This record gives sequence, structure tokens and C-alpha cells, in this order.
Amino acid sequence: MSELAALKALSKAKESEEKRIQERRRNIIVLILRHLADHGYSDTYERLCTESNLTLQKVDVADNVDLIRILQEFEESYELKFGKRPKVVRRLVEEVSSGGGGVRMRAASGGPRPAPINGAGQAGAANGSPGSSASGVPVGVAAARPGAPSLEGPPISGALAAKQRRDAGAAAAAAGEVGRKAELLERRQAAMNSVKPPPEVGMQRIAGVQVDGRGGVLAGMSREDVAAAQLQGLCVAGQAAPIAASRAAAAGGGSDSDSDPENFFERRVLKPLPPQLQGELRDLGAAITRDIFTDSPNVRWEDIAGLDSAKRLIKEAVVMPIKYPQLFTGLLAPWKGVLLYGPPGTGKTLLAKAVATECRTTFFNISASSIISKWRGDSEKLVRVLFELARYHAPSTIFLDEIDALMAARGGEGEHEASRRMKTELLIQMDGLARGGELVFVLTATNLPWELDMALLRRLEKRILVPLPNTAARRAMFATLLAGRCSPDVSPDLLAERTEGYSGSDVAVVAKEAAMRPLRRLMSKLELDGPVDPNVKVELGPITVEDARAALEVTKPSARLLEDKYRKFNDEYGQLAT
Ligand SMILES: Nc1ncnc2c1ncn2[C@@H]1O[C@H](COP(=O)(O)OP(=O)(O)OP(=O)(O)O)[C@@H](O)[C@H]1O
Repeated sequence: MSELAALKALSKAKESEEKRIQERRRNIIVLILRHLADHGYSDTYERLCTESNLTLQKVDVADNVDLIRILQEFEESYELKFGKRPKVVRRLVEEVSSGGGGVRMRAASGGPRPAPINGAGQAGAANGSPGSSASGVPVGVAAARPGAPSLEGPPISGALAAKQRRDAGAAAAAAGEVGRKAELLERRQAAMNSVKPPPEVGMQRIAGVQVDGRGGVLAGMSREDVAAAQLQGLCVAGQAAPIAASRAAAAGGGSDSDSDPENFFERRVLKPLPPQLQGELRDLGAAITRDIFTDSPNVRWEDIAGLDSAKRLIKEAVVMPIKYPQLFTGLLAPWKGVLLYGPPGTGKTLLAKAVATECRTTFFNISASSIISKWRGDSEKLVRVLFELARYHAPSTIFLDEIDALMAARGGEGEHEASRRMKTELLIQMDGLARGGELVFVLTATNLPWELDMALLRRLEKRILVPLPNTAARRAMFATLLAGRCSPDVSPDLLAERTEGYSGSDVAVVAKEAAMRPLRRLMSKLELDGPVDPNVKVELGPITVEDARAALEVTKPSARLLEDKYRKFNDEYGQLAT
């Protein structure tokens, strides 16, 4: 072949390769558009149409192709080739608990790889920073995050950033402004380094204090940080706080989901609101969606002391039908409504959170009293939308806490018309569940079961008493809460014996009160002795017998009085005879 012909062939090959690349790029956008449209992400769809100047009215994907199928085929061919499933998405940052309720993030171990997809990592490397910003946030993530702030204009993707850098470089070189180019690169890099993760991923930064998931202090902290962390109870006497104690704190103090690195990846991705919800119903739907647990509340059965029968019944009524639906058919069809009742602070909400952790269904965590206060006029519609969403996201669990606030007996004096309508709607919706095929459970909790409307009680087929903890359960709670904090003569047995009639939350208060006393001693010492000497270890002394006695004295049982009433209700309506 002549040289000319060879050149021509080369140019043609290059041209068609470029065409293929263009085509591939366009196809990717079309596939994404189709995916967004099929899955109801309408806002994002509109934006992508505008940005890409493509719409599904002009082109569409060919038959039998979609992103899910492509991904599936990729996974299969990878597995065939390498004998293992590919890891399609990987962690770039992990959350690190501060142990004090806060969370910071750091780059995942091994650091981010250069980002071949968006190119930002390579650009970073070129600038002396191997794909990671000074703040520990991989540049690739920062640059690729929609909405992340950048120095100039809207957020730029890694590829676009790289292109802009190339363009900027060419322009600068042409003008002989090498210095300006360097400055530009530096500014861009600085801009990307300063990008923080958007708040929606639930991460926070705590300046200067780095504490690992078990309360251990990480390298890089100053003595002052350590002292401050110690004073905040992040670590006792220079040691990592016991895992059991931190888990118990999590169980007691609400969700520790943000502090559990595993949760980052387990975070639930919700489907967008169903398109049939329009106008004000859509607003109600959005409000309810905010009450869906997207993170696991991370309360395990073993975090809940005692309550063995209640746990067994709940597992049988709610958890097992979701895990093994094939066994729960016909006569054994799952219960649609479950009522947890008992004195305040006995672990009803904890049990519900354990259900959410265990089942991984869509979990609607609804406080009935907040429905009333926030949506007084609209609560009937709210109930309808709630059940519609629960069916849409099935399998789901609707947890209605404080159900007595919503469903006190109807027809009472001064009952508002809107309230009556809302109650009727709830009953209708529950009947609808019994008829429908979707797996939707209604789990309710109350301290005042005798105030509930009889019609509702009938629909809550399974009624489970959650009683005050017995001695063994109180002992287990003290052992967990006070692990590693007591002098040898303070035993959990002694505390358990002295707390007959206390609820679980009373026990937690006694434990906290006892643990506060050595801290108070330390604080008054610090106040008296002036500023902290950074070389002196800040140590909390142990809880003494005197501390425990004083804590018991100031904390009285809060739920004993109504115990007989619960037993009576249980005899008449309950399922648990303990
Ligand atoms: N069985 C238990 N095991 C461990 N901790 C418990 C237990 N029962 C109660 N607690 C402690 O008491 C706190 C309150 O518990 P929870 O909110 O589950 O009570 P509740 O029965 O839902 O109360 P209320 O009826 O007032 O809403 C928990 O955060 C936990 O610290």
C-alpha cells in the first residue's frame, strides 16, 4: 500500500473510532435517560434532557437493552472470566465515629485509585496530589458530586475538569503564560480540595478530633484534643471505651447508624415518589418519605435486655413472614397489625428498631402525636398517602408510635370531625391491607392500651405486653452500661436487686447518674487546680458504692404505678402472660 493510502486508511480508521466514541457517549446518555424515566426520577430526567440536548422523544434505546441488563451481563461475563463477582461500586470514604455522637470521614484504606473514569485522580496526581485532596477527600468524589461547590461556576465532572485543564494549558502556552497556567491549576486543585461532602450523606467533620469506631483515639491528635476527648467521655482513663458500652449507648441514645461504617454502603436507596401522587398529596408523600429509615437503626435483638417472650412473638409475627414468605400463606398468612403495649421506657421503641434492623424492609417510623400536631387538618389524607407509599415500597413496616394519640376511642366528647375522619381512614386502610397481597405490616406502640378504639384493637390482631424488666434483665443492662467503670465492690447484681419496679429507661438513668459522679469529681478538681497540664493523664475514677447508692436515691421508678392495669389489660386482650 502506498504511503498516501496508508495515511488515508489511518485517518479513516481514526475518524470511525471517534464516531464510535461519540456514539457510545450518546448511547450512554440515552440509556441513562431511559433508566431515569422508567424509574420515575423525573426531575433528574428533565435536567439531563436540558443538559445533553437529548430526549426520549427523539431517540430511545433499542429493544431488550437497558442499563440493568447491561450491568447484569457485565457481572456475568466478569464472573466467568475471573471466577468472582465484580465489585461495581466501591467505598471512597468511610465514616469514623467520634464516639460522642459526631462523625468524621477519612479516605478508605488503600486510598483512592487514580480515577480512570473521570480523570480527576490523574489530574490530581499531575499536580503532586495522587488523586486525593489534602482534606482526605478523594478528588474524584469531590469533583464528581453534583452540587459540590467549585471555584468557577457549576460543579464539573472529572473528565470535564481534565479537559478544561488541557484547554487551559493550551491557551496559556499559546499566550506564553506558563505562570498563569500553573496558577490556574493550583486554584482549581485548591477548589477541589476544599470541596466538602454534601450534607445529604449524613457526614460531619469534627475538626481536630479523630476517634475510631470503638472510641479509640487516632493518630494526629494533639494532647489538648486527647484531653478534650477524654473529658467528653470518648475514652476513659486513656483506653478505648468498651464496645459493649458504646453499643449500649447507641441502643439507648437512638440511632448510631451514622457511626457504623458498614451503614454507609447499606444505606437504602429509595424509589422516587410514585407519579400518581400530585399536588398537595405529593407534598404529604415527601413529608412521609422523610420518616422512612434509610439507615439501619442498628439495634440488634441482643442489645435489648430480657423481653425474651416479646422478642419471640415479634419475630414470629413480623420478622419471619418477611424472611420466609413461602411458609406464611393461607391460614398462616402474616398478621397485619401488631400492638406493643406496656409501661413507658420498657423498650417498645427499641423492639421496633430491632425489627427495622433485622428485616431491612422499608420502615416508616411515624410518631402519631407528630401527625396530629403537624397535620391536624390533613391527617386523613396523610394516613391515606402513608399506606399508599407503604404499598408502593413494599415489603414495608409502618411503625406508629404513641398510637393512643391517634386512635383514642371514637365519639368522645368534643371529638373533632377531622379526627374522626382520620380514625375511620386508618381503619379502612388497615382493612385494605388485610385484602391486599402486598407485605405491609402495621406495628404500633402505646402506654395506654385501654384508651384505644375497640375497632382498632380488633385489627391489631397480635397484642404483646412489654413489661418492666425482671432482675436478670436489669442486671444485664447495668453490666453493659457500666462495663469497666465501677470499683470491684459495685456489682450489677446489687444494683439489679435494688431496682425492682424500675423500667429500662429508669435503669439507664441510674447508670448515667452513677457514672456522672466521678466525672463531677474530676470537673471540680479541674476547676480548682486551674488549667489542664497536657502531660498529666486525665482520668475518671471508678464508680464507688457511695456513687451507686446516691444514684439510686435520686432516681425513683417512674412506671410502677400502672403495672396492675397493664396486667389486667393483658389478661383481657393480650397475648403474653408474663
Ligand atoms: N430492655 C431494654 N434493654 C436495653 N435498654 C432498654 C430496655 N428497655 C428500655 N431501655 C432503655 O430505655 C430507653 C427507652 O426505651 P424505649 O424508647 O424503647 O421505651 P418505650 O417503651 O418505647 O417508651 P415510651 O413508651 O415512653 O415511648 C432506651 O433508649 C434504652 O436506653
